[in-house]
Amino acid sequence: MLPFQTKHGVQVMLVGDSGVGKTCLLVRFKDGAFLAGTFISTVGIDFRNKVLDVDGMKVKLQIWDTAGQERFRSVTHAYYRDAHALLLLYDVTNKASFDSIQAWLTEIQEYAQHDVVLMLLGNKVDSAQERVVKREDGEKLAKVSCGWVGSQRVPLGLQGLSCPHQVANRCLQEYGLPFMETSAKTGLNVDLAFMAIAKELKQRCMKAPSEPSFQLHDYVKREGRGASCCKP
Ligand SMILES: Nc1nc2c(ncn2[C@@H]2O[C@H](COP(=O)(O)OP(=O)(O)OP(=O)(O)O)[C@@H](O)[C@H]2O)c(=O)[nH]1
Repeated sequence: MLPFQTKHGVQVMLVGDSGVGKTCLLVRFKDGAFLAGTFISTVGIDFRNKVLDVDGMKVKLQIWDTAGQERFRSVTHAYYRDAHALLLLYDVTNKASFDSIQAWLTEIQEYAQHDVVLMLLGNKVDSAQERVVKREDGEKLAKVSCGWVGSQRVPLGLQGLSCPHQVANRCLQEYGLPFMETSAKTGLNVDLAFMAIAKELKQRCMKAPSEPSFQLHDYVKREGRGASCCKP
């Protein structure tokens, strides 16, 4: 059954190290608010629903907010299989969270569906003073992380990575993962990230042959705003 036709709708999972802002991104998207103040780590997994209007069609997103802490990893592994899309986050003010992306990709490759829609997000770009991961570094990482292609599982990584010749998803091969910088604090690119996923899944499931195809990379590039926009 197509994800749009199930009662759960499209299942989107937020993953990344503890503290990168997964819960805040979800709250920003769901309620348009920012959870400032004390950081309360997610325990296990939590979820919220939101209905999006995607080109005139109502699409229900069920968004799973996973715990970034290592001790909950076995809980989150169980959810990968049912996810239609994954938003993989790092924190631009935390180099370790950026360095962990490689390990997250390996995990995704092991547990998620081969055709899952995957997007890389560098969050907290409002914290310009504290930034330690440049936008170009995020772009570069996204570009080389092209291992998630079609039905073939190939090594993901910065070194020695090669994309297979036959790939179902040429976009990934040519451009790597779709990438954006976000801020749960200001809302920068947050709605866009979820809308991009919904559009991509809608096109995969129900595009008529006569319709022009939706290009996720182009959409994200065209619609995404820079970090200098919309200061808090
Ligand atoms: N400046 C800034 N702070 C943020 C942003 N997003 C989250 N934070 C802060 O970062 C801390 C962690 O945010 P969470 O959303 O709880 O992080 P998480 O990834 O869900 O963490 P776990 O539940 O442990 O996996 C909180 O103190 C937030 O206020 C952001 O975009 N900008």
